[in-house]
Parts: sequence; C-alpha cells; structure tokens
Amino acid sequence: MTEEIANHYRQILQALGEDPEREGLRDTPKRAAKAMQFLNRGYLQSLEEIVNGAVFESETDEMVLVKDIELYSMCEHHLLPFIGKCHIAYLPSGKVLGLSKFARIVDMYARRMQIQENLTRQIAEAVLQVTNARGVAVVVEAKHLCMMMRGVEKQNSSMTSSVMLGAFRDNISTRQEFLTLVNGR
Ligand SMILES: Nc1nc2c(ncn2[C@@H]2O[C@H](COP(=O)(O)OP(=O)(O)OP(=O)(O)O)[C@@H](O)[C@H]2O)c(=O)[nH]1
Ligand SMILES: [Zn+2]
Repeated sequence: MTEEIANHYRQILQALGEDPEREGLRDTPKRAAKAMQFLNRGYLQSLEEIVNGAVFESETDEMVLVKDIELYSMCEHHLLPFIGKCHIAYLPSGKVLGLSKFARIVDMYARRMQIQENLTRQIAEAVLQVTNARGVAVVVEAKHLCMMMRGVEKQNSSMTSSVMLGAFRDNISTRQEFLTLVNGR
C-alpha cells in the first residue's frame, strides 16, 4: 500500500514539473506516503479496540468535562490540515469512561479525511455509544489551512462547531453549565 501511494506521489511531483529522481526528492514519495498513512490511520481503528473495555461503574451523575484536547485532522476537500482543539462533556448514567479514551476517540475520527462538522458529530455519537450517558456535548474549535495558505487566505478566522445530544440538547441550564465551564479558562 505504501509503495502504491508513493508511486502516485512520484507522478504528482512529475506533473508539478519536478524531477522526482533528484537527490532531495528521491525518498520523498515514500516519506509522503507514510505521512499520509499516518494522518489517516483512524480508518484502521475501531471504537471497541481503542476503548479497550475502560468503562467503569460509577454512581456519579454530575457533569464531566474534558477540555482542550488538541486535534490534527485533514480537510477532505483540499487534503490540507485543520488544527484545533476539542471539548467533550457528558452526564454519566452509571458508567464513566477512562480519561485517556476521550482523546483516543478524538484522534480516531480526526485521523481520517474530514469536515469539521462531521468530525464533531462522530466524536459525540461515539462517546454516547460507549457510555450510554444522559447527554453528551462536543465543541471543536479549529483553523483550516485550506483557508489560510490558499483560497481566501484568511489567517485569523477559526471555526467552532458543536453537537449536543440528550440532556445537553433538551435542557437549557445543562447546556449553559457546559458552555460556562468550557469558556471559563
Ligand atoms: N463546512 C465546512 N467547510 C469546509 C471544511 N473544510 C473546508 N471547507 C470548505 O469547503 C469548501 C469547498 O468549496 P469549493 O468551492 O468546492 O472549493 P474551492 O474552489 O477550493 O473553494 P475556496 O476554498 O473558496 O477556494 C470551501 O468553502 C472550504 O472552505 C469544513 O470542515 N467544514
Ligand atoms: Zn479545505
């Protein structure tokens, strides 16, 4: 697979007018192929595998918030990175999820070709699925290189997307508590 992707990169370099055999580029197709595979390794993971059974019984029913999980993803329109952070909250209902697993869930979906809105929803639905929580809220804030280094070339804009499930959708005060916690830095 790496070799196949590398061959395509070789052709892209050629089409761009480069000489893929010149010293500096000789290993580039293979490096680029490996990098692209790394950036898309989320396709090879499953929720069950990354959660690895780390769901624990607990009587807590208060909001849990995991803030500022950094993420690197790839815009599926331009194959350029978007970079930002994710905040996840949930209202446990008998079960809590191992702390690191929130970051693993973010990475599994971020390391695929994405648009930010779909990434946000996939993270929220995955957390709901593994915890069976009363509600899940996810906010993603990111900057898109496709808007910064090409196209409209806006350096300072960022995008915020959110998905509220269950109690976060139905109950205004729960949603408010979440937003206050996320914004209170
Ligand atoms: N909603 C959303 N749009 C995105 C995301 N990433 C990239 N885009 C947008 O996808 C759109 C693709 O628009 P097109 O007109 O088909 O492509 P383009 O000619 O390269 O567009 P420009 O970026 O405006 O130059 C652009 O508006 C991008 O800003 C994302 O995560 N979410
Ligand atoms: Zn893009």
